[in-house]
Amino acid sequence: MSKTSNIMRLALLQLKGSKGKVANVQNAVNKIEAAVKEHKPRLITLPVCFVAPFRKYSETIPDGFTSLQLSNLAKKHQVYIVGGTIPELGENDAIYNTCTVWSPTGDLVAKHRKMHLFDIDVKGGIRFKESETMSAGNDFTIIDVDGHKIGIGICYDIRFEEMARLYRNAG
Ligand SMILES: O=C(O)CCC(=O)C(=O)O
Repeated sequence: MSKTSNIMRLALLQLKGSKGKVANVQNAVNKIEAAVKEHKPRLITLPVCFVAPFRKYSETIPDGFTSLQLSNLAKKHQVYIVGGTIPELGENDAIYNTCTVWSPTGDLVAKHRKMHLFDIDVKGGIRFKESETMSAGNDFTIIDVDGHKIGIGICYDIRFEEMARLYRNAG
């Protein structure tokens, strides 16, 4: 691989959420369009839960509303999109916090379901149990973008050193 092709341009998008799922997805679409115009990235990433965090907004992958938007955009602009997370309606009515990855042909190249659900219960403080509403994924996910291998982790996943080590050892 030449030195030039070894360089990959990334756009890492942070988005302001609202209570409306369609508005959140449309905002992501607009920001992707703007990033493409301004920065010409090869790979664009979206934030965790950029769609919405709850079951009532869940959808199937790859044929749900958000998947179709991301697939179209990836194809239109010839980019890879690491699509933050979507509340995925999976098998047996289970909901997963899922990251989708779209190739420049608009195909779904990978799907990573968050493995380490975030549960916290601080006495007299915050209580949040993701595992009460979400199911955990059970697979590691590595994608190849123009010869660059990238391991996917979602939010709390990155706290687990073993996961990063496994990805690093895989190249
Ligand atoms: O790792 C953390 O500190 C927070 C993780 C988190 O908020 C999540 O996974 O939902």
